[in-house]
Amino acid sequence: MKILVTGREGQVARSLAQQGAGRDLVFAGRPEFDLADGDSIARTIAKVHPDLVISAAAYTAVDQAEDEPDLAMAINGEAPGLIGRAAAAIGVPVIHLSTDYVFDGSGDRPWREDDPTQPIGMYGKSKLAGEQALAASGASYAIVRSAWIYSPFGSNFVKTMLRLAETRDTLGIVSDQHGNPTSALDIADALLAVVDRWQENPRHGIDQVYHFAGTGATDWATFARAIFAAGAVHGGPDCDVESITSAQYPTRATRPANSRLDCTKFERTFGLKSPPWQTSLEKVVGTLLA
Ligand SMILES: NC(=O)C1=CN([C@@H]2O[C@H](COP(=O)(O)OP(=O)(O)OC[C@H]3O[C@@H](n4cnc5c(N)ncnc54)[C@H](OP(=O)(O)O)[C@@H]3O)[C@@H](O)[C@H]2O)C=CC1
Ligand SMILES: Cc1cn([C@H]2C[C@H](O)[C@@H](COP(=O)(O)OP(=O)(O)O[C@H]3O[C@@H](C)C(=O)[C@@H](O)[C@H]3O)O2)c(=O)[nH]c1=O
Repeated sequence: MKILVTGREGQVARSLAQQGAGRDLVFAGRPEFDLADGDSIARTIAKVHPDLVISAAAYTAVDQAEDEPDLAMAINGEAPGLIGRAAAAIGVPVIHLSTDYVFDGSGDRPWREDDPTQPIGMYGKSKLAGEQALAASGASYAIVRSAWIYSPFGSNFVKTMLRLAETRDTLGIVSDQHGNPTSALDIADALLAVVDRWQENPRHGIDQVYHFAGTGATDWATFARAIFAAGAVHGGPDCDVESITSAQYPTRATRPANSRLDCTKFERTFGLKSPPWQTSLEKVVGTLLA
């Protein structure tokens, strides 16, 4: 099965390259594949002619999206519809990544797939528009919402913490936003499980939204402390973490206070559950500090 993965340099795409070694994976990225250029989307999908598309490229700069709403909407909101149309034209399905930021952050129970979406920032709004565009495109699809992704690749919160700790003794980190840290390597395994299931039965769990994220919830400050604790074993930098409120750490975009995801539907459908977030974190920090 030939799989086209978009977002060649991104965390999820690079994790797919690692976890899917030996499979027929083709990676597309800028400049020749640009989500802001509809022609390049259609051209790439027609040329590669994959059996399945994994749509992992996105505009992921949450604060910057507030200042570039049109660009964020073109890349995250409109392009998934174009990917869907191009995939439908050759009769292949799309697995598309989306985010916990489609929810408004109210309440304290984990969000289920059919809970009402109400994004509070431009990034979340654009990602929700993309889910809707793909669903309306005519392609068969699975939309997999994940959260708080980190990995040895690209930029992410874990790498930011380890970098800042090189020069700082104390960091103030928000403790009033709750979610599920997720290793991109675990996401790659989950996406490949969907691929394998569809090879057996292409209609299994098709045209659905799923949640897949690290097992167990935490807040960013506790996550940061766990990063330094995991790093200490490998001689990583030490740093005190002071819990602060979101009001004490103003950002351009407001983040949801509760973005915990209920992942039972994915587990029930594809038989896979993410490891506890602490287990995956230890592995990634070990790789980063090796
Ligand atoms: N990071 C996170 O915490 C979370 C991410 N997600 C979703 O998961 C998916 C994968 O995220 P992740 O791997 O972390 O993303 P990254 O930010 O690591 O990578 C995004 C990739 O998208 C590419 N990209 C951005 N704009 C364009 C464009 N106009 N045309 C083509 N490619 C473009 C980037 O290319 P370039 O290298 O050229 O900049 C980059 O390779 C995304 O859909 C994201 O919304 C969901 C939940 C959490
Ligand atoms: C660097 C830093 C961040 N923070 C806060 C800001 C924010 O609320 C939280 C996490 O910071 P980040 O900038 O990594 O967060 P953010 O970019 O909002 O991460 C999000 O990215 C997108 C793509 C998603 O889809 C989400 O699931 C989520 O992972 O930590 C501090 O409190 N202190 C600090 O020193």
